[in-house]
Amino acid sequence: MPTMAWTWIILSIVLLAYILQWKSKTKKKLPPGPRGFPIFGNLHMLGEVPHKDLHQLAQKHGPIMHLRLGMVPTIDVSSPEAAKLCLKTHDLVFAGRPRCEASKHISYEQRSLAFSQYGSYWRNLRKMCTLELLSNLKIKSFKSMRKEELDLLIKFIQEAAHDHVAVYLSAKVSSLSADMSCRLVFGKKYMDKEFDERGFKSVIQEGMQLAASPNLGDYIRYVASLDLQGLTQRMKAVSKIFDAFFEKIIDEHLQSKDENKTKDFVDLMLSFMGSEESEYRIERPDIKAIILDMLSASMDTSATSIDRILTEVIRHPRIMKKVQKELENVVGLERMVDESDLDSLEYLDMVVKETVRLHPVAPLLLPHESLEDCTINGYHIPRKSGLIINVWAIGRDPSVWTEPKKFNPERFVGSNIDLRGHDFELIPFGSGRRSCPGMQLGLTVVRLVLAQLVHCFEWELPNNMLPTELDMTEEFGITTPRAKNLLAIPTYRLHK
Ligand code: HEM
Repeated sequence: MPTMAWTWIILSIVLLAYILQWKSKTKKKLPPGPRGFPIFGNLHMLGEVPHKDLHQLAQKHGPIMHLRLGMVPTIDVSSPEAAKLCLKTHDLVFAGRPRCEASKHISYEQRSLAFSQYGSYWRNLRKMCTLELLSNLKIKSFKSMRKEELDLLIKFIQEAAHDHVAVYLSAKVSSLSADMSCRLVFGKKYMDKEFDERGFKSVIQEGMQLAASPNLGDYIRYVASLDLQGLTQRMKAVSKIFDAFFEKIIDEHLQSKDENKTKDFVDLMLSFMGSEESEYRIERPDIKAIILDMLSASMDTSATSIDRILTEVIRHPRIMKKVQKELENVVGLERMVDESDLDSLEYLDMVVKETVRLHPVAPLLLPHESLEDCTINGYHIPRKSGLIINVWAIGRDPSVWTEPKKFNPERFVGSNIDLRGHDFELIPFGSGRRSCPGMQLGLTVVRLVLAQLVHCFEWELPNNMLPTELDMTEEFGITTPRAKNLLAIPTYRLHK
């Protein structure tokens, strides 16, 4: 047969195979979802508070919903059953993280634990972080550091109480959380100016804000290099500041000869670097990525949680009294709260659960990505689909919670529902492989600071403001704080 004829036959077979494959793909049933525009998909449907927009859409299309964000197929999940299917039954399939511009430019090319793709590199880091940095033993070894920092804040508030002046609680709690995180990660607090003229917290916050900003280039890959929103340029500038600072920290640690100090995270990671004996393969850029991970994952999450809980407690004087009564019974008015008291504070735990049910710090968790095709509830989920778990919507699902909008910690009396990732009605830390490895540390800091502030002081709102007038409007980001700062006047209530 002449060559030309063979070419036609081969081309026809390839075309036929392609059409058959395409047909079989389109036959598979995707979850229901709203129609979108070509190229942009459903991007225009998500506004400034995407968890609320997704919740509204899910009311119409169901708890497993298909969307297209730009060119990225995305599954939105908003019921405990569906979350369990994704994070437990098919945990491994959804253990991926999508590659995005922020992970590339801020997070050292996806080297951090939070942004790295599922695989041996992530497993190695996760094991190191869980066993070496965030183990219960390690967390306990920093108990006196937490006490020192919290005592400084209490002393400051005592002075404000003496003068009967209002305290900017949101800002103070945020500074406390930043100081605790810095001492944990690199052993000391740096003066703001040592970091950058804008200050340490504001640069970290800018990095987090940039990472959370919807970036067109993540959804429509072809336009990523055009940087239409100018986000990449800003990310590069911020990451340059981070990098110079982390280089300095690593050098200082390498030069330090103090053998007696408690080993911070950087000391521990440096002891694994380049070591033949260590099972962890970790290099200098990996360490820098993890420093950033640990700082950004711990500073805002804990501060936002404390701020939210304090606001709810101040808004509900009956609940404030009940928390204080429990503290009086367990701790007494003769001394401050100690970390060892925390396990006896059952009502405080209920208040924490109730607040994170209504105001989860990360309402959509972090984005997950499917590593292969899979079927959920009879629906086809293609490989490389984004997965969004709407924890905010799950916490307000009326089929799970009675009177879901009501702040009522007593709903947990006699209930087995916990927040550690086993009960899918309440998963503020996620669940499964990619769940939060810092949960124990986060809960310790949140409960300790909260208990101390409520035990040591009565709180009253300035300018005769009524508790019900406190504005709960939130800002969206990787964490979702209240938009307004909490300002309150303290009165010292202990006998000593
Ligand atoms: C109240 C405090 C905290 C809350 C509410 C919180 C919440 C979360 C959530 C929702 C996720 C994403 C889970 C998912 O994608 O499925 C996460 C991941 C993560 N958290 Fe936390 N977190 C807190 C404190 C901390 C602390 C103190 C650290 C470390 C010092 C930490 C380190 C991380 C890391 C490294 C990840 C990424 C894990 C991975 O992708 O393998 N978190 N956290």
